[in-house]
Amino acid sequence: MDEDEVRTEAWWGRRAWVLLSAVRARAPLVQCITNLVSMDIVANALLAAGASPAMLHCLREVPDFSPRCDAVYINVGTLSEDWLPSMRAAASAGRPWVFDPVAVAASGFRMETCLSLLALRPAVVRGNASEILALASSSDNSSFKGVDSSHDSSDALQAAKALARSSGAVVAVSGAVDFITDGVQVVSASNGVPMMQKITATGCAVTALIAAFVGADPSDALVAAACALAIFGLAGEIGMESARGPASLRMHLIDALYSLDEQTVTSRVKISLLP
Ligand SMILES: Nc1ncnc2c1ncn2[C@@H]1O[C@H](COP(=O)(O)OP(=O)(O)O)[C@@H](O)[C@H]1O
Ligand SMILES: Cc1ncsc1CCOP(=O)(O)O
Ligand SMILES: [Mg+2]
Repeated sequence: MDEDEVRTEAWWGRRAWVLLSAVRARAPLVQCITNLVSMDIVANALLAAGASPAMLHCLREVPDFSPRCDAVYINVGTLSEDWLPSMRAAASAGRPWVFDPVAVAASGFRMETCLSLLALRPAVVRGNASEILALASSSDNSSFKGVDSSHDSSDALQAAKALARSSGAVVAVSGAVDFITDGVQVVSASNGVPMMQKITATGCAVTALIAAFVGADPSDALVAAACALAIFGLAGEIGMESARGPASLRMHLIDALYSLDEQTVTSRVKISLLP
């Protein structure tokens, strides 16, 4: 068996570099229908990584614009009924799309909305542990705390596998360790620093980065999601070396994402396939 089949940490490091390089070379166009809090960090993180973000959400533009995108990113963080038809239309435009079910347990309407979007077959769903637990059970029976998680990512691993199997999407649970699964294989990505939780919309930004990676290479959404999460976490680690708190971490993380080089990525990305 050659090393490619074994998928060692070194293999993942090289994949992460190849995919980041593909994003930089192809500048995938990513339509982002995201929440009002996250628009700035999402657009800046995508630009820093080499992608081309477009924050368009008008329903009348979807038929012209969404089919021309390399990927679509949909995030329900500041959900309003007005945007829902655009979200549905963009998700149905025939492009790979990635879903962030922010605070899915906040209301019956939000849960219903997320379940209806899930039926439109996202390539990847990325949420924190509380979101994935709630979405997998279609209910608010978890201890719910708004947009932030009250669970560890490992608490949601079985739920993520079940959700991946029932939806057909790759499911990623973020946290101290990120878990990514297609319902059969489980991959962990362990880059990142705890202070990333103190910057609003880092979760939204990393989901957008997953969309960029999927847009640059749609052939394997599990690999794309794992590599995007590790790369974003690595940018957080490097950013933390110069940061003095959440505000400067936000800036240094974006700078680090822009500056990542082959040696740093291949030696510091921490991804492994769980047995
Ligand atoms: N304790 C932690 N240690 C390291 N990285 C973390 C930690 N918590 C979250 N992250 C990272 O922060 C980013 C946002 O994840 P998370 O906070 O779980 O999402 P959300 O903002 O949607 O709640 C992800 O890249 C994740 O890997
Ligand atoms: C604070 C807030 N409120 C509605 S959306 C949002 C941002 C959530 O971002 P993230 O899920 O990345 O923490
Ligand atoms: Mg979130």
